[in-house]
Amino acid sequence: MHAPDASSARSLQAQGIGVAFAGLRALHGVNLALRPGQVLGLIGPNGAGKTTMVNVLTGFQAPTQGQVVLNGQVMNGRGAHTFRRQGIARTFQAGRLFKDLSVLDNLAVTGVALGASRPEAEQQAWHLLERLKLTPLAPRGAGALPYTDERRVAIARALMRSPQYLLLDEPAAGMSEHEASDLAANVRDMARELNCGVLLIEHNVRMVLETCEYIVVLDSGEVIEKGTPEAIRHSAVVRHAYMGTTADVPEEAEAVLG
Ligand SMILES: Nc1ncnc2c1ncn2[C@@H]1O[C@H](COP(=O)(O)OP(=O)(O)OP(=O)(O)O)[C@@H](O)[C@H]1O
Repeated sequence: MHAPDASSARSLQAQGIGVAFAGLRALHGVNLALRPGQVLGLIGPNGAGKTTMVNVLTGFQAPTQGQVVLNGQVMNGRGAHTFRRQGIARTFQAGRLFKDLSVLDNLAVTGVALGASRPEAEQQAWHLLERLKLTPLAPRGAGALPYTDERRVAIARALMRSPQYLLLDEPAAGMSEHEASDLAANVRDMARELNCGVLLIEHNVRMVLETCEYIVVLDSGEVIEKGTPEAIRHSAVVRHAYMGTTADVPEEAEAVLG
């Protein structure tokens, strides 16, 4: 294991990450760095390795190679709970809310589990629900929420205790363009207000191009391109990766191609 370099101060870094599942190479030599306040996009065709990357960066998956470095500290060998306590939060493709609890309690118990007193946790829960325009949902049972509300509540819950880094795994899935663009605006605002680094994974490439200042593109477990939205929009490599996935040009490729 290498000592982290000086540039890893105040960032969440993947350094040479590889993951193999019984011979299947899900990730290979992936590097990326997320800084506080930055909104970084991670895109790629189905099976590219995006969720595996989020799992590695949040302690849910141990890398086979490479290291995760948080603000200069190597995180390998620590569990997901430690990552969360140290300020790395995430959402899942499925909301994974506590279905038997109200929306408010989903946030409050998370705050308490992370070390807040119950009154502190409730106060922050109300604040986040208000900030994300979710206050009317507070007393509702989380198990009965429509899918898109479940996603929004999952983001609010991930923001409890003000994480330094937030990793969003397809937060806009199932949302209309209008809802996705509303969510994108919220994500940008929260990143700025909380000085939180956000890694956004989305099949909705249009949303990523509009929301992120920098984008990393994975294909078959490797970084095939990185750059500004403008560079990604015009990348022949990205175009090829998306075009190659199906006979029809998928919606996300259309967005990339502009
Ligand atoms: N736990 C696992 N065991 C075995 N193979 C896995 C496991 N998790 C992921 N994979 C495989 O690793 C590769 C990358 O999967 P991953 O879910 O990270 O891709 P993705 O880019 O998030 O895909 P999608 O956009 O379809 O969600 C795929 O081939 C997948 O089948």
